[in-house]
Amino acid sequence: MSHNNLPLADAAALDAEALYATLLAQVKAGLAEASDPAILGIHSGGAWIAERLARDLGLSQRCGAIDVSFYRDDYAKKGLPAEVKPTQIGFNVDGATILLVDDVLYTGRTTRAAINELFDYGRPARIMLASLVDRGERQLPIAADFVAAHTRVGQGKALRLQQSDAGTFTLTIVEDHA
Ligand SMILES: O=P(O)(O)OC[C@H]1O[C@H](OP(=O)(O)OP(=O)(O)O)[C@H](O)[C@@H]1O
Ligand SMILES: O=c1cc[nH]c(=O)[nH]1
Repeated sequence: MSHNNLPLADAAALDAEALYATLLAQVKAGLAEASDPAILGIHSGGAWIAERLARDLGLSQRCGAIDVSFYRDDYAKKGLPAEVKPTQIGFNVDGATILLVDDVLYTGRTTRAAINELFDYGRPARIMLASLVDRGERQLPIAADFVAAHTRVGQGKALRLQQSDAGTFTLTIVEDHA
């Protein structure tokens, strides 16, 4: 599918709770036959989604989070952000089927960084990728196995996932100051 043909994101299309339900159904079916499954979310939004998926799938004991700050390809130029959250992988990566989770998939560079970091912990049998939203415009040959929505966001814009105290998600379009 050409990126230009994707619908431009609008508020109505960004019902994050509905998107989460879609993603959960996809992941549930996709992981049904997986051997030794585990779930790993990329901080911050991906970690929130991963935790909720793990709870809904009965995999909370096999859920972790990863912070890619040290593995970014622009680390030498940008250095560390104000806050680096800990990478927590409390399960054996060797031989596992690992579902990597992010909120938004864009250039693919964050996914590349997460995969590099993950291999420092062992050799998974398989890595799969789940993302709430794929906004296209990839710069690396990376594709998600599970995606709830494909959309365009527009120049200078970003999608921001937020989680309420009750654990529910909202998605908004914000100015991208990166
Ligand atoms: O495919 P990419 O081009 O790498 O973009 C996707 C990443 O960008 C956003 O994270 P961001 O770097 O804004 O950090 P945040 O999750 O802490 O907001 C988003 O949450 C993904 O992790
Ligand atoms: O490594 C990374 C990750 C996200 N964005 C980048 O530009 N590089």
